[in-house]
Amino acid sequence: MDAVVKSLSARMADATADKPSVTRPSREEAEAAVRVLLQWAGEDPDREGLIDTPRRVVRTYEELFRGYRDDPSIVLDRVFEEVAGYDGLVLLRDIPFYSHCEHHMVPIIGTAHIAYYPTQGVVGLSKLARVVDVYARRLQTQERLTAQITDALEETLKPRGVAVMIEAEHMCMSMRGIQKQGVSTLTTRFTGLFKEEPGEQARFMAMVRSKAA
Ligand SMILES: Nc1nc2c(ncn2[C@@H]2O[C@H](COP(=O)(O)OP(=O)(O)OP(=O)(O)O)[C@@H](O)[C@H]2O)c(=O)[nH]1
Ligand SMILES: [Zn+2]
Repeated sequence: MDAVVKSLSARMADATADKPSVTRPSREEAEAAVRVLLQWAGEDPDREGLIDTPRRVVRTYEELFRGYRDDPSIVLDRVFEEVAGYDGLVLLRDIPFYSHCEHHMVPIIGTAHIAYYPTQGVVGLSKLARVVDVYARRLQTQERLTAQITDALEETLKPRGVAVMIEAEHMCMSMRGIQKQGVSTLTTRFTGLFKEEPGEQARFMAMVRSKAA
């Protein structure tokens, strides 16, 4: 097991290289920035209801953007090999997520569907959902989110194929700007078997769509 764990970590080196390297301001500086934004919006940050808001907003940012602190290589490090040689499709459907668009910093609300064909063992099911959150809890475009989830699974698990589909509504299109509510954006990324064999893509799509599959 140790050998497998080590080689998985090594394979993740490239997948984590996408994390920007920045010097974080202090908590006090971040809270001061929230005060400025409150004033910019026309508020009095010293009134009773808002006095603790900068502190709350910074804590909320820690939660909403904790993906910058998380590492998918750690999430995916544990492989279960005793699965009686199971090498069929594993599909997690309808994984809900919240992200934020990098252009406007407002929510992207969606679901992810992930499938892979294992080679040497399987990962814990919850870990697939955790990988979605590692990347969703960063500023994103839907395309990059789709690619990063796919690449993390591909590089760590070296499966026979990965399929990722994301469906999401972008609040920057719903509550501001063009103001079109209920628009669903779909993105997909396929590797291995899913890329090479149209039948596998079709099967994935059918299983995502059919609750009875
Ligand atoms: N491709 C892609 N575009 C996105 C995503 N999230 C938001 N956008 C788009 O990013 C674009 C930013 O366009 P800009 O013209 O720079 O910004 P803007 O003036 O605020 O644009 P509007 O939203 O049209 O008001 C908009 O068209 C958004 O709809 C995403 O995940 N992927
Ligand atoms: Zn946006």
